[in-house]
Amino acid sequence: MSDRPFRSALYIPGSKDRALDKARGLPVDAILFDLEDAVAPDEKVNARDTLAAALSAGGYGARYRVVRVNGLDTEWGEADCKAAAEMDCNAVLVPKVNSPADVDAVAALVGDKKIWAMMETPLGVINAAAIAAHDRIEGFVLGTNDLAKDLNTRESDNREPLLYSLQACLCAAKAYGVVAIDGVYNAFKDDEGLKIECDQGRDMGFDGKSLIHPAQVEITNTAFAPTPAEIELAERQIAAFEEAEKQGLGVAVVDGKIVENLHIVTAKATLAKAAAIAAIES
Ligand SMILES: CC(C)(COP(=O)(O)OP(=O)(O)OC[C@H]1O[C@@H](n2cnc3c(N)ncnc32)[C@H](O)[C@@H]1OP(=O)(O)O)[C@@H](O)C(=O)NCCC(=O)NCCSC(=O)C[C@H](O)C(=O)O
Ligand SMILES: [Mg+2]
Repeated sequence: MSDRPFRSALYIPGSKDRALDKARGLPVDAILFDLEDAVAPDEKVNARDTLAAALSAGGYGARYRVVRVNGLDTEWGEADCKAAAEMDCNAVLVPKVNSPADVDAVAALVGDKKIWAMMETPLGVINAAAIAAHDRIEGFVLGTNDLAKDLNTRESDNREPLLYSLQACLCAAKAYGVVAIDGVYNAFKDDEGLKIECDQGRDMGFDGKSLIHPAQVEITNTAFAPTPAEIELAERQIAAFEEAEKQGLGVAVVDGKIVENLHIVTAKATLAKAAAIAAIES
């Protein structure tokens, strides 16, 4: 996808008017409007209408709007997909995607909406590459709660038991140019823990993190944006490489480290992302 940033992707229960309204003023890059786990069974049908009305009313600006439907194996899934096809959203997020066939089934119901996949089952992780390769897939969101449940992991501060799944999905996403959003941090009042987990996700290569509470937005936006030091280094690498090229060389040296064409690709991507963030924040 383009240089559009996806640092923060906030879940909002589709049933909660107040939260749906609050999101219009939050500095998030994406909103995951939820009809699935955040909505109680008795509220599912009303939530569909509440959400459709909120999206029609608009006011979400440049935020990327993704609607998470219930699975097609539930009584609400099919109607959710058909309703989402008519909503003012950019994409439909499908829970518990196990295979490309699951994507096909949703694709037949959502018109030309982009499709995002919740990667949150062991089978989905095993099939991550085939799912990412599906021509309707634009984004992956890791569902670390469901993954932990299905894998029967113990809770761990550093997410070690989940690393294989995170990296398998990330690799698949990167191989096929799919947006990769890390899972949620459940302890929404623990800023320090959130920062550590954001940094881990950023270090691994995720584009951003999914969130459950507005208090998590600022830390996440900062963690997934290029730092001033990264921007400054990128500028110096580009300048040094251009100078080396003028002298007929294919390699420059910056801060004692070699800089080759591949580093320039990263440096230019860093500057493009910083510019895109500056544009949406201005
Ligand atoms: C976690 C919460 C239940 C906490 O709610 P609450 O106690 O109401 O929080 P606050 O009183 O601190 O709220 C302050 C104000 O912020 C608004 N608010 C709260 N949450 C959100 C939100 N997500 N988006 C927008 N606005 C929000 C409140 O309305 C208050 O506003 P105001 O009154 O005007 O000041 C709650 O945060 C919540 O429900 N969060 C979302 C939970 C959710 O979406 N869960 C499902 C997604 S996670 C998941 O499924 C992961 C995945 O599938 C997996 O397997 O891992
Ligand atoms: Mg889940």
